[in-house]
Amino acid sequence: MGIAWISARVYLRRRRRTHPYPPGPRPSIIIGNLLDIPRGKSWLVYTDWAKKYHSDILHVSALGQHIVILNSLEAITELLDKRSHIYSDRPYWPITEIMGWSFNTLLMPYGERWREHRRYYQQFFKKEASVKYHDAQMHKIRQMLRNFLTAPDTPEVYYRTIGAEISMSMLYGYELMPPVNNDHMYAITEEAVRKGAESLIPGASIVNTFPTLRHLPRWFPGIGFKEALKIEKLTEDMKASTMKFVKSKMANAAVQQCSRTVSRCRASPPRGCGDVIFGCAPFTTVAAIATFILAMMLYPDVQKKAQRELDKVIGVDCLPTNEDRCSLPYLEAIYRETGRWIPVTNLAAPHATSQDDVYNGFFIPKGSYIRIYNRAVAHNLEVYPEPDAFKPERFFDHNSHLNSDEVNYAFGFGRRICPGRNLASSTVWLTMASILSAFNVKKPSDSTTNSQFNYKLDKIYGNEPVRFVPKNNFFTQLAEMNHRLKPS
Ligand code: HEM
Repeated sequence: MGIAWISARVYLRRRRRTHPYPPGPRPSIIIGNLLDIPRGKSWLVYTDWAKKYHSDILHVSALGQHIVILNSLEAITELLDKRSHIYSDRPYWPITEIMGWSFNTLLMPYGERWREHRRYYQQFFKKEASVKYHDAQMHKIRQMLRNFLTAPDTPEVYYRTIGAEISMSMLYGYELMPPVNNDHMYAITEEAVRKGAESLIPGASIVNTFPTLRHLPRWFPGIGFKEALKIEKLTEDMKASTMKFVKSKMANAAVQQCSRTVSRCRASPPRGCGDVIFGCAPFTTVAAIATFILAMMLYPDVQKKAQRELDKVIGVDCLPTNEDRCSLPYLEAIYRETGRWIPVTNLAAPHATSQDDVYNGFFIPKGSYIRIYNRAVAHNLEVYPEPDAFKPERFFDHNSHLNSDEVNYAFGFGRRICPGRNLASSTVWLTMASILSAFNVKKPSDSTTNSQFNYKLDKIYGNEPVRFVPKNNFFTQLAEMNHRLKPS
């Protein structure tokens, strides 16, 4: 056994000697590519590098840390899917521990604790299990439509929180009521997630580049400890307030009987899973919905075509349910195109290698950070001609049937693929279908919105002005008859 291990190490070292690193900018002697590594909007720099080095796999290194950037679906699926036993770790970011985010599945190293979390998600969010949440989704989405009627010029106030409303009602039976500015649980969670995500942007935290700095006392200036400790406090508050709410619900026997959610909490999910879901689900889901709304404003013909399909298949005086999904191929194509046009994550969460590897003759050392450039996949000219245009038609074959490209890459890869993808898919799809059934999505007359927003997800994240005009009287009348909108 020992001899086999030593032989394997010697073989890999030899391979290293005979295999170069993937191409990339030439490193300087001591600091490597430290100054080349982009701080913000890194995907734009990676696009330039891919063109310059004619390669779908790139390499840079800084202070001994290797970073490999994957730009094609072929390279990504070969490494992350087929060799997932090597490519499923996460980079070690000390700031995670300082912020108190070690409980977060997304940032966890590949190992037993992570597996325990994944088993929990698999049990509750696999395809068949996700169907159980359809009623809760529908209820919240229809409530959102009704709210649009009261604020047709500021619908973003309501759709920005739909992901959070669904997650909180599903997880804790907590009824988050928009507008949510005064909701303590929501406010601290949003702040903790936003600030924490900013600290994880490459280059934002010096302690991630120089991990030994984590041993300095927390008062030491210039390291970012002060901000990290603020996030830790917010995170603790977030966990404490959700826990307080769950305990108060459990203490209420009447609620225990009727709430499926509380009984789920009593089944003791691994520590922190609820908080992880609340951190991961709302913001990604709303980013996808915001992209859809932007597309509907910019492409009114696409919107009209989808509405004609809805009217024909489910009728003009009906609201859709998830059961209608397979009868609405054009809407399905819009759903796919939304994920492709502006992927929620231009760069999916980085993976890390747990052993040395060789791909296409290039050496990839153990411990490398693997950056997955989703946008390069989604905007590959050979697969998606005119990639900046929103064209659902690209998902149909010559026989006008939907093709096999379901844009699954929007949810990541391999063993770390998003465990909430079924839930996210049905929430986003039903939101799209419901909005188009009841409203015309319009640009406000003074709007300057244009497709340049493609590259500014932060701008479209629920901030782009939009107007929702009721399509016909049916929905307005139905909303007045409140009870008929409740799930049966
Ligand atoms: C449109 C909505 C969503 C998008 C686009 C999205 C996308 C992603 C992506 C790209 C990853 C990283 C995958 C990788 O490393 O290869 C991820 C991870 C994750 N997502 Fe989602 N997600 C969405 C919604 C959700 C929802 C609704 C939940 C919870 C129910 C969720 C829970 C998670 C968790 C826990 C991880 C960490 C997985 C791990 O590291 O093993 N996400 N998601």
